[in-house]
Amino acid sequence: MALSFNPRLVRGVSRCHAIVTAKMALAASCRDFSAAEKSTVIVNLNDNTGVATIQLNRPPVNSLNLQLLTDIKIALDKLQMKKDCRGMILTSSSPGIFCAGLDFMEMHNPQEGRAREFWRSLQEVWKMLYGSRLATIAAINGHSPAGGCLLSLTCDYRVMAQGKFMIGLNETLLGMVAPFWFQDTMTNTIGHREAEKALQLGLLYSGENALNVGLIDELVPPEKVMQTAQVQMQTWLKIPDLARRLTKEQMRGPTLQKFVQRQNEDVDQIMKFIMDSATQRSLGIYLNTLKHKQLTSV
Ligand SMILES: CCCCC/C=C\CCCC/C=C/C(=O)SCCNC(=O)CCNC(=O)[C@H](O)C(C)(C)COP(=O)(O)OP(=O)(O)OC[C@H]1O[C@@H](n2cnc3c(N)ncnc32)[C@H](O)[C@@H]1OP(=O)(O)O
Repeated sequence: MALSFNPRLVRGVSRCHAIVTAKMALAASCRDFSAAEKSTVIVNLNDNTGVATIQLNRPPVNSLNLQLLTDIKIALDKLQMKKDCRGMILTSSSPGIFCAGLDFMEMHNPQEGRAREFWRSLQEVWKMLYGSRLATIAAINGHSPAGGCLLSLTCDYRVMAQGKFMIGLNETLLGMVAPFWFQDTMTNTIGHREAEKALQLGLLYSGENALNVGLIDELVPPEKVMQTAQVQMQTWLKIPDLARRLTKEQMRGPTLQKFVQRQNEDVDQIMKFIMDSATQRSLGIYLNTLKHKQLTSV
């Protein structure tokens, strides 16, 4: 079957590239740590609290392309090198969408070299976030499917906005298999039985159901998401950093070690999968489903 190029997606992506990053007005005690003038993240560090905020800023849906992944990595690198930075809140500058997951344009009929670089960047961002010395909270202020859900799962705590928002690892609905480290991150959060169902069925949870299975920790009105995350951060920062950090290392260490051992093999497997024509056919079918808005949550 011949693949059709989806003009709707192409339009979305070129429009994204044209958008110049909006600069936030900075409070006196906050410093702007954004990676560059046209960065796809907005980063602030509050010197009084030691808490940084990283806002994903790639409208309309913060889909994770190579640039956004690179900007997240640069921002995290900078923050983690700052001794006075102790916590980080990850959120989106577009209320209603936390992150739509991996950018389909990086996966649909890609050049192999670019696809490898893209996948390695995703691996790197996951590894940095999952093993971060910082206390991390995801302020999920909108939809969070697939790679968006993964990003939030790397954090130590998740606050989500009430409303018709969905969160989950829906890869099987795309005819894809969530890589083992996506699966491990999910299993470590909601337990094996629930993860088995969630992953095989590609479940996208409503906020209420996500709360019930432990995928998120709090569900609050949209306007309270950031405030709730900041209050919760104070609880995490009351714990001596070293004790909290070493505990996190011990809890997450085995997952990270397994990942490091299999990281190269994972890239090769993904490349084999993504360069396969059957995968590209499934992806094409999914893109049409997306166009007709048939996604539903449980
Ligand atoms: C290259 C190597 C990688 C190989 C990997 C291969 C396989 C291994 C496993 C793969 C693991 C995959 C992980 C993923 O994250 S895949 C992405 C999964 N994401 C989704 O299924 C979400 C899709 N999006 C939506 O459901 C909705 O857009 C929404 C997030 C619920 C928001 O809905 P709404 O507010 O109604 O916005 P629109 O649907 O109208 O979207 C606005 C425009 O944005 C475009 N869009 C949406 N999502 C993406 C995306 N993920 N990538 C690129 N573009 C996206 C959408 O088409 C609209 O464009 P338009 O304005 O031009 O119409």
